[in-house]
Amino acid sequence: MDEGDYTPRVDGGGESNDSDDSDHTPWERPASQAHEDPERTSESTLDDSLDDSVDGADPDPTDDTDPTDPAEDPDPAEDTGSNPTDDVDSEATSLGKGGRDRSSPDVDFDGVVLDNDDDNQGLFDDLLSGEPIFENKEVLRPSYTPHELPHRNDQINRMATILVSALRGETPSNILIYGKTGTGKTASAKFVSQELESTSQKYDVPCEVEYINCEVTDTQYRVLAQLANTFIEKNQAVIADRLEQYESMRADARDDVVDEGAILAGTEFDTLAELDDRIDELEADAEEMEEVPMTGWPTDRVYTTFFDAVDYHERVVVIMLDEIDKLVEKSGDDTLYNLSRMNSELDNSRISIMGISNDLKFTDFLDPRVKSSLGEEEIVFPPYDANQLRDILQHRADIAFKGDALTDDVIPLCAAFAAQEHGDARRALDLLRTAGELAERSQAEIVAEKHVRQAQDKIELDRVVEVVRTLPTQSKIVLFAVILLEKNGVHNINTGEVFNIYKRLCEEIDADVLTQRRVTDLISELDMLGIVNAVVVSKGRYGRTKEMGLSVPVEETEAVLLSDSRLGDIENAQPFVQARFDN
Ligand SMILES: Nc1ncnc2c1ncn2[C@@H]1O[C@H](COP(=O)(O)OP(=O)(O)OP(=O)(O)O)[C@@H](O)[C@H]1O
Repeated sequence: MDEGDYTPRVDGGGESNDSDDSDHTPWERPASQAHEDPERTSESTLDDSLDDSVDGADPDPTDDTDPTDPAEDPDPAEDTGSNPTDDVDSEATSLGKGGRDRSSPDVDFDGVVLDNDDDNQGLFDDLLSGEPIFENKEVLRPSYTPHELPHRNDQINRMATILVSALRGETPSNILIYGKTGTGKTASAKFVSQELESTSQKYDVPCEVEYINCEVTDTQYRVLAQLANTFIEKNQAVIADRLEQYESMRADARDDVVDEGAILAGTEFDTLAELDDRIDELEADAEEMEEVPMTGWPTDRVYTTFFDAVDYHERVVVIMLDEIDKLVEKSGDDTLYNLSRMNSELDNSRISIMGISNDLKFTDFLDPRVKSSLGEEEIVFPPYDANQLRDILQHRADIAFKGDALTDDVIPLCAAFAAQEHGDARRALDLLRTAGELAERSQAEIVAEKHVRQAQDKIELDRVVEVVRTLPTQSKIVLFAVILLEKNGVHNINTGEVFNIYKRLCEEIDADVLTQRRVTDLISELDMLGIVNAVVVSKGRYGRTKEMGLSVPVEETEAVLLSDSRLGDIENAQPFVQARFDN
């Protein structure tokens, strides 16, 4: 590769020295995060218990639907005799409480009856016996790419108009896509890419789209390595194809199947010697293409490998950088600088960048040259309004649910809740899916308004749990102090009271004690996160103070805090609260 005067910006010789990359491979979780797992476990346990408290339905069918108890059999279908599980139920009931044959040799040591004819007790039968509500739940999951994207025609057409140059072998302008979360940016961009690639195959034009999620692949090394390896793999496939074709021509010539002229007619070769040279060349290329390891190389070497791989043959490449703001935030704009300047050096190929971001301000941090090159075309995705969300939900619900599984007000209510947020289609779809799941769990036959409201509460609670779980320890201690006061019936809690309890909690768990001013700042942050509600009140000549109350459910929040290993050490917090006015 002749790179001329152009030198890529590569963080002073390579990210192999970057502690982030040298400590662990990019695909490994860094050691600092490894301890998260126990937390995750405790979170999911908590989450499960919260699920139960929210939906009010006991997910354990053995509790209230004991298949061994004839009096409690909840299956309404059994009375009509239409239930295919009748036999199972009646067998189980014949061995019901008191009627169970304990002398049977099939009784195992835990008292679980292993029946000769039927090897289960119907734990799942009751759950399965209800009519399913979902036809295809996957359609409501974020991983599903819809074939239709209502209310995004304008944006999709704009993208297509810009990218069509790729099909003419020209370089499309770079595109920046902005919009709040859940406004269909990724879904629309992926839809357009799929169309672009399939049209390019149809017309046999070399055009490829590479998708990178910069939330996961967030350093220059990783982005370039991932791209390099993808192109190396594709090049190897092209080489293998060509070699197969040339080897077979060579074999024909060797076996005298056809004469040399006939074999070479219509090819780029005039003689068999040229064909042999080409075969040698391809074999050498294949040999030479070395995959980039996920860590350890200097970044300029990774860059050169990527450059050579993409320029190996003629093609137009669109590099889609989703969550591009995360890449800039984590590792600056070097990657974008290098990518946006590559075209002037490439001989055979052309690249174009499509950046997607929900942070409208991230370009403020870009080098002006990168900013102007990247933002050649800008497409904005506005939030959806309630009517648009209703259409989107209706399209999906038609495929996701059984006919008549939703009452008429379900979709409008989900749309209205999500529109209140910020027109987030992901939230609307989550709400609809969760409402369906809650209805299914409570063995309802249809999804009704109450399930949507329960789903809204559940999602909101999950959000609170997540926010509280990821708070820094000091904020958790401050929040715990507020909870303790609230649990002890203190209303209009003031900063001084919180600070006193906070100090005692810190001493108990051996944590640094911050100043009252810092604690007041932390309270303001909790206020901004919507966890506490603090108002400044004037106390006349005694000055002003902040009075606050919790804006989140006490029990659940306390449980999340106590699942933190440090706060979990606080055995009995009661005495601190008793002594709150001591200082
Ligand atoms: N117009 C639409 N029609 C159907 N589904 C849609 C539409 N817009 C968004 N969705 C769905 O909403 C969910 C979120 O969309 P998407 O991931 O594209 O949002 P985004 O704008 O990229 O959000 P983020 O910035 O958080 O990544 C996806 O499941 C997507 O399929």
